[in-house]
Amino acid sequence: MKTIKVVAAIIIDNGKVFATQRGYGEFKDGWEFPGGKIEEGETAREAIVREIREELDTEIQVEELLDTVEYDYPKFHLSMDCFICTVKSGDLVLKEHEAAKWLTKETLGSVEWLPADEGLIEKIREYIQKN
Ligand SMILES: Nc1nc2c([nH]c(=O)n2[C@H]2C[C@H](O)[C@@H](COP(=O)(O)OP(=O)(O)OP(=O)(O)O)O2)c(=O)[nH]1
Repeated sequence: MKTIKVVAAIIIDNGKVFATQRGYGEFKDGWEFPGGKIEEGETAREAIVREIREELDTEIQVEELLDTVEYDYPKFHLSMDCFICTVKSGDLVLKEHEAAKWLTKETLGSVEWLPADEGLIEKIREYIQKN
């Protein structure tokens, strides 16, 4: 099966996490962490900085890799590096997504995550608890 390499930003501020809702495509209306595919010649960290600039008009600081999610969708294998990030500058403008929410560790489970993200949520809860 084909592997797609993706990066995602878990943007944290004051114990809250920024979640976005897909505005188009196969997973439209599903909730995710903003990000996208790594392009040729790019590192994962470069890719997440670029994606957040493109999708949200915001500059982020990449803090640490929280997890690499490996998940089999029917048509491809997803390998997704998920980075804890903070905002350096910008207002998280939704240029591609249809909605966004700041979720607490208590409300993280309240949205319909993309299938691959389900297992990540508990790890994010633990991270917030510790930090
Ligand atoms: N960004 C992101 N993608 C996710 C998450 N969970 C998950 O299964 N995915 C999947 C959905 C897509 O198949 C893939 C991301 O690809 P994408 O279509 O957003 O990538 P891209 O921005 O480079 O998009 P495009 O130019 O190809 O349209 O990863 C997540 O939390 N964040």
